[in-house]
Amino acid sequence: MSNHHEYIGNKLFEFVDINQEGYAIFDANDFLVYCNKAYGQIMGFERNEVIGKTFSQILAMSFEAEKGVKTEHKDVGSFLARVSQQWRSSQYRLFEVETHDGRWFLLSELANETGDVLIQTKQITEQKNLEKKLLSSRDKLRRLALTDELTHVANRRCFVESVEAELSRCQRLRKNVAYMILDLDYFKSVNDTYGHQAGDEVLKHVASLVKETLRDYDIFGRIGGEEFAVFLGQTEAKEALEIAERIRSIIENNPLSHQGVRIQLSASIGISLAYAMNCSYVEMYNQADKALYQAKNEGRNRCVLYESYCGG
Ligand SMILES: Nc1nc2c(ncn2[C@@H]2O[C@H](COP(=O)(O)OP(=O)(O)OP(=O)(O)O)[C@@H](O)[C@H]2O)c(=O)[nH]1
Repeated sequence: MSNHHEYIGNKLFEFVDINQEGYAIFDANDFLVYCNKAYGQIMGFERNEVIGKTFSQILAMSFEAEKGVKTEHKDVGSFLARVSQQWRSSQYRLFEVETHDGRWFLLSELANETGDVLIQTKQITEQKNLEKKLLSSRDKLRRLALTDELTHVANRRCFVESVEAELSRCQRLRKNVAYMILDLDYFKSVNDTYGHQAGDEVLKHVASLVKETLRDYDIFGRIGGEEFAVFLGQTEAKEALEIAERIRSIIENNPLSHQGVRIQLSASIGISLAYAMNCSYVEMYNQADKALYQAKNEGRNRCVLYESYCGG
């Protein structure tokens, strides 16, 4: 090596050694032959505690001492198995790690032809925290955009989108489906008699009663003021009627106690059924709405099935 190269080599080494970012070199047998102070700190140790150890030994030390790289794994065996799957899996690799002290690092792993591996780190804690904040506000906005603020069930937009997706799935599978609109009876008089806040409590109460009655895969939402809707995928007439009747009776039998007052409730339910092959959301809605109108006209607190299959 020329003097000049040696000079540059020494300078580079000096800078690497004092760098705030971590540098480490593992040899072809995975022994740590060099690391700077910063790398030792990231792993949770003084560098003289880790130099001469293998990559797996260092990770095991970190795991046992709960220092350095953090992991979701409960035992050291599965942690090491997971890491060694990725270690040296390509000539150049980038990945993110979190450390026990709450910092995040972007690590690069570069292997040369003789099998030595150079690790470099870059601290990305700030970017990571910002990313977490952005993701959490995105999730919050998404939730707000899809959830009814009062009852916390799906809002109209979310309900319609979910139903349309499920309707086309049922169409592909040629399954029958049912749609029901549930409208509280004389709800205006609840507001007029007990106040708007009591009315709100009624809506929350009814939403939770219906939710408890339904299966996990049924779609339920608040589609208007005192109007809720349920979509049952892969459901025959008999079953749809049974579910509607169960909902009606649960509402009738569970009055709301609000500030010492017992508020008796009932709901009317209009149901439409479809050979999903031929029916749109709007057609199903319109037919259920007609059945609901009939239920109201016939005295309320009842379930009415639209007389013919939509698209049948
Ligand atoms: N408290 C409360 N009331 C609401 C809300 N949204 C709509 N409403 C009320 O719901 C009532 C709906 O009344 P109507 O459509 O006349 O129906 P109803 O009194 O339930 O009578 P029927 O449906 O014919 O049995 C209106 O008084 C609205 O103000 C809400 O978010 N909170």
